[in-house]
Amino acid sequence: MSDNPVIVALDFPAAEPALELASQLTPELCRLKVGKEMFTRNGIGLVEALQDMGFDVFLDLKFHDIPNTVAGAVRSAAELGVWMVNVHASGGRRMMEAAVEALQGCQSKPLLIAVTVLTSMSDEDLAELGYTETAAERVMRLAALTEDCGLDGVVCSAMEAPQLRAERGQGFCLVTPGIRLAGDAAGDQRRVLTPADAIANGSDYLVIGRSVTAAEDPLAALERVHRELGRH
Ligand SMILES: O=c1ccn([C@@H]2O[C@H](COP(=O)(O)O)[C@@H](O)[C@H]2O)c(=O)[nH]1
Repeated sequence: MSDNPVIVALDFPAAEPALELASQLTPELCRLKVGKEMFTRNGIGLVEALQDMGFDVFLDLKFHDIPNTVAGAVRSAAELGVWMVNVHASGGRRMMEAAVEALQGCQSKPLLIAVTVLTSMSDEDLAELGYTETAAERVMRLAALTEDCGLDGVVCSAMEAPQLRAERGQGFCLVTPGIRLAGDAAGDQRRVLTPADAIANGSDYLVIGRSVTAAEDPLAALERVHRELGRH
């Protein structure tokens, strides 16, 4: 299981469909991501239920606050026993260092990663916010800061993965949402690749939501992802 790169994003309006889908999956097929929609509605109960089913859980709450608050949130995630947790790199050095420090001495230590530039953002979106860098340039800068602060890796688009691999090396974890099976609508995502292209670019983990969860047959869609990755 440990070399499985697939993380299914459980974005549903209620716990029932999420648990129903999870019951059709296995920890060998994928890890599961609990994000803001599910966590706000269901809290830690849902995370614990998925963990009791044997799944590794990525708690995708993208913490972004003052250092003391983020440190406490990351420590709480560790106590919940999640496999991965994240913060926003734009919270800055002191916030990220506080998050790293908070995990020292925790009994179970999740992977700690930082969101660089959301995969829903384009260069034009960044320009409208007053940023002068392209998305790729900003990802590179925030990834360098993230590594310097001692985190395990970043969330980015797989489009930036080749340059990140070259700049940050093999040990730095690249988690890439914005994944679509060929033919699926990008929707609100802007920096999108297929599963095979993402892995070829150097992604460690693929976060896949609607290409699986909105498919007529989610299990068949997930099996298609594995076939595309050469994992049968
Ligand atoms: O930059 C980011 C960071 C997180 N996400 C999350 O990943 C999934 C993607 O869902 P899709 O349905 O495959 O688009 C979703 O939970 C986001 O919150 C992201 O897309 N981009």
